[in-house]
Amino acid sequence: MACVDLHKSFGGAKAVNGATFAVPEGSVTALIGPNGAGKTTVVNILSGAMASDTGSVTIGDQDVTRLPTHKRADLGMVRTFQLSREFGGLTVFENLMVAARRQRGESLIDIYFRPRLVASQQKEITARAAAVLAQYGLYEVRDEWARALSGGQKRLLEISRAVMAEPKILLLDEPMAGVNPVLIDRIGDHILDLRKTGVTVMMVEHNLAVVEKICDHVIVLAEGRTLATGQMSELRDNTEVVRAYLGGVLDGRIDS
Ligand SMILES: Nc1ncnc2c1ncn2[C@@H]1O[C@H](COP(=O)(O)OP(=O)(O)OP(=O)(O)O)[C@@H](O)[C@H]1O
Repeated sequence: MACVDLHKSFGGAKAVNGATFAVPEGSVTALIGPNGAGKTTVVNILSGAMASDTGSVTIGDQDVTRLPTHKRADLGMVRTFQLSREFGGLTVFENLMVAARRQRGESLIDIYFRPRLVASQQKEITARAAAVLAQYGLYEVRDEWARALSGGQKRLLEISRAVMAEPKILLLDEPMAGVNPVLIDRIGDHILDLRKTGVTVMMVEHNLAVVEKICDHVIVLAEGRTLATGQMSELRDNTEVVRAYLGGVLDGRIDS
């Protein structure tokens, strides 16, 4: 996945001002930068939730700049949000069931003319949902209302839902936000497991210790522009990056 020269203004304010970068296939890539650098806006543009004013987005060889979110999802691009967006009025299990893609049961024609196919697909999705919940430590709470989960469990649910959609490219907006250190490690392990299965992960992340530990590649955004890209260890030696962002808090959490 890559983007070239993205621009996006809100009124007179330039939220994104020429962002250009590539996310290496099969990598875990971090998108970092100070508050207001344009990270979430870039993720919105990459996922198709927001149109850029100018610039382009590609997945592999395909220009997806004008494709809506669901078409990008068909190409395997799935995202999560800075604030978890579970369906509070559904159970944990139901949340996973509705997150599965291309369900035949959604088509009336299939329900009437291919009932056995629909039933077998439902069985397959149910089994997969159970497996994903077990993997993410949520199986025990599968019948709870999603709204009743703890903040950390909601984060895990959000990622589980994304996994149900079988992503090839997963965009995570601050997956560790508001999460305790034990869970941060667990979520980090899940992300590395996803990479092992070939998923490309791009995550907005403020916690540089996490970035250093699990990300192969880092993109630094400042004032809507790509300031630098590389490994975290290289960026620590980049004076421009240090001045703009890392400052005196190289080992700590940069927060709002
Ligand atoms: N819908 C919007 N309407 C107006 N201004 C917006 C909108 N979305 C973002 N902005 C502005 O665009 C700039 C970039 O915001 P964005 O949320 O993309 O930054 P960010 O790097 O994700 O910040 P943070 O780290 O605080 O989440 C900010 O100045 C923000 O106030």
